[in-house]
Amino acid sequence: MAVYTHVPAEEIDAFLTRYDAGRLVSAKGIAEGVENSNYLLETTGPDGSGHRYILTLYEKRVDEGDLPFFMDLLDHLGARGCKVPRFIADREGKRLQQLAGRPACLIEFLTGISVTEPTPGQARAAGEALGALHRAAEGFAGSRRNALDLPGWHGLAAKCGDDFDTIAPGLGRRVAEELAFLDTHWPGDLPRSVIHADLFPDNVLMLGEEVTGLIDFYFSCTDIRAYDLAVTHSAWCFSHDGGAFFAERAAALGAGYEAAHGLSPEERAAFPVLCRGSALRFLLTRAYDWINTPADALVTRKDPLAFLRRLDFYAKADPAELLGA
Ligand SMILES: Nc1ncnc2c1ncn2[C@@H]1O[C@H](COP(=O)(O)OP(=O)(O)OP(=O)(O)O)[C@@H](O)[C@H]1O
Ligand SMILES: N[C@@H](CCO)C(=O)O
Repeated sequence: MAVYTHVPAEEIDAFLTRYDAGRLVSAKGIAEGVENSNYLLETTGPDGSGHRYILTLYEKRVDEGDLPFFMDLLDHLGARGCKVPRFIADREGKRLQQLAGRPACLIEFLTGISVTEPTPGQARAAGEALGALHRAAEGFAGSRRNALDLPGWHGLAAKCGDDFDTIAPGLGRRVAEELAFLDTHWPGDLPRSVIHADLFPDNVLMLGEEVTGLIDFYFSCTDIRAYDLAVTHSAWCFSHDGGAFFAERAAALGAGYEAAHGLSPEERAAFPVLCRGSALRFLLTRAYDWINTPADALVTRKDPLAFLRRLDFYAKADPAELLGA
């Protein structure tokens, strides 16, 4: 469960007095997520008719200095029709606050649910939403380095060191071999833009086959644009344990992206390598967390081997089957 920082209800109620948001009616810690502490707030609302908000307290991986980038990005995307949550300003126009000793923001609540077993229709909608996001991101002036790029993966692997093999025998060697492969094959000349970089099903809110919200932009950064589709592919097109690849979902995801944005022949040719990079990125962050999260922590650790299985699949896959013909 991801509530690292517990805030008493009275403190949240006092915090809300800075905003035109009404008084607190209820505050519930949200179990999903592993990065930040999130609360779902119900308030009497600005006009007394009731309103919901998300209260986020930023924890370990989010640097407070990056928050203006995320706020500006969501303003830009929202103004161009993307369904992304707004950061709410208090009466003085401030959006970034401190609460319980942490940076904190009040955020627009969006309706919808995160699917756990996407249908091809839902995968198609996610591909379209990602393509629309990439179109909307054109012209955005901000930029942010991706700390989880190839040099960042080397750094994480070095930190895990000998502990890899406590997760699975031989994992350290497999990671080293994959990094060597990517050092040689990672594309250097594909178009770059601001990307979401973590568009897992739990970061897409849906009603049926309609996307109602894209959330959790805290890994968004400037990197190879097609890598964002590779991340989405590795997140949406496999069973949870990574043991089964769902070709129909993948073809639908690719068709949705193609309809809204599309890949150039160069991006398509590099796609298998980008997918290998994505699988390694999530293997590494999960392995690092696995090794460094105390067994009695409240947060559920995510299985690194689910992304080793994806990596094994990508390393052997026929490129044509990744996004359908
Ligand atoms: N703007 C929003 N509107 C509605 N629900 C939201 C919103 N933001 C977050 N949530 C809910 O809170 C949960 C956790 O949010 P989020 O994914 O941002 O957390 P996180 O700790 O950064 O997670 P992750 O592990 O995916 O990085 C989401 O799965 C969703 O249920
Ligand atoms: N989406 C990530 C967690 C946040 O980066 C994962 O499933 O490992």
